[in-house]
Amino acid sequence: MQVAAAAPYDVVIGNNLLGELPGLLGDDVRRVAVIHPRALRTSGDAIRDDLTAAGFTAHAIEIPDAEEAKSAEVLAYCWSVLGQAGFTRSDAIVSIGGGTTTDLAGFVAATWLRGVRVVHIPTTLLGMVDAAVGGKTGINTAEGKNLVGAIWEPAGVLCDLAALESLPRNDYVSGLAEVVKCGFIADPTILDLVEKDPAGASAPAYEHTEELIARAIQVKADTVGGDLRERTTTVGGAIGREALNYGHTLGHAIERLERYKWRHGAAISIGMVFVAELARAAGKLDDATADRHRAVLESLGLPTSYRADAWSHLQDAMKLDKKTRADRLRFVVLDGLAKPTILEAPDPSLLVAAYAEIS
Ligand SMILES: NC(=O)c1ccc[n+]([C@@H]2O[C@H](COP(=O)([O-])OP(=O)(O)OC[C@H]3O[C@@H](n4cnc5c(N)ncnc54)[C@H](O)[C@@H]3O)[C@@H](O)[C@H]2O)c1
Ligand SMILES: O=C(O)C(=O)C[C@@H](O)[C@H](O)[C@H](O)COP(=O)(O)O
Ligand SMILES: [Zn+2]
Repeated sequence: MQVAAAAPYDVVIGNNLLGELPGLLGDDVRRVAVIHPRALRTSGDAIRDDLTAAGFTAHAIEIPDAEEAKSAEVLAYCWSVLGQAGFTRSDAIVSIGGGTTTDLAGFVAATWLRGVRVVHIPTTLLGMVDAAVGGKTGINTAEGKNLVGAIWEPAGVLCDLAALESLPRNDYVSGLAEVVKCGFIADPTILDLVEKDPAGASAPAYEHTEELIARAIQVKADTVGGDLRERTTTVGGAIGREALNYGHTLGHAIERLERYKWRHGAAISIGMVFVAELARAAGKLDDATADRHRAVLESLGLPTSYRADAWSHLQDAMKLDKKTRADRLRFVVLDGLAKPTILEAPDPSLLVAAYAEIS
């Protein structure tokens, strides 16, 4: 499917897609850096060897697994490899890995020489349905999640479904949290497909996996296509890309408190139940849709509650959420199923009441 952008690009879903890579890199590219996490060393080396055989000068850059990759130190390490290998503006980055790899590699591409071409090959469910699409890139700091980054769109995204077979179950289920998010904010058929057989949906062999992936990518592509830079949300009016941040205000705060050791989808799962309770307490969301959050996420084995004693720390962390304006917290909530909106500066008593429901 195609993502509308200044330079529109394709997200390809299928099997054995690596043959598409040279075409996505373009005719000018001579050198390619293949950025991969430690766990995917074999895949990274194989892509490097294929590109070398196809006439490119290819380098493999190994980065740490998971959130450890999204740091200033790893970013600087990648810059130094590119500098030593003489990377110019006609050279390119290929990322192969999960969302942490595509976020880091995308930021390397955005910043090297102020921007070089990047192709993403996501290997996790979360990477395919969310992180590799839409151009958000970045790293974490001790103060918060994704606080430093850039919007830098890829030249193409290759989602090779075979990669999901080696993914640990907890990482697969973490990706399902973002799929379910797309169900609540835009495409309720996703929820029906998950609820039909939650145990089956928790593994890539599920009969509806490809449809779930395609539907979630469609939600992401449609949303970023209309508001790439997250600027169109108006108070009480239309909501653009910020809708994709559903559950992320509290979710990112939990990730920071857990020092980025938690899976993203697990934290976002709790964050979605929190905003469902907040919307219910604010009189916006009906009981059935609010209750559906906890039911569907728990049926997948995702967490839906967090420590009662953490509230003041979470409040502090949320102050640095990217949707916050001055001292006004802003939450994506639902006015109803698939009707996302922004709740501006909710009364503290509503926040406390919502947190009491999940703690
Ligand atoms: N840029 C965006 O729009 C966007 C969207 C959603 C999430 N994110 C970010 O994505 C990150 C989470 O991504 P994730 O859930 O993919 O986690 P991840 O990148 O940490 O991958 C999970 C683990 O699986 C390993 N792995 C990856 N592919 C594998 C495979 N095929 N087989 C076996 N192991 C494999 C990784 O090395 C890692 O240890 C978070 O940092 C989040 O903030 C970004
Ligand atoms: O693409 C978006 O926009 C999203 O908000 C998708 C989220 O799932 C993703 O986790 C994103 O990285 C969060 O962005 P941030 O701007 O809150 O850091
Ligand atoms: Zn997310």
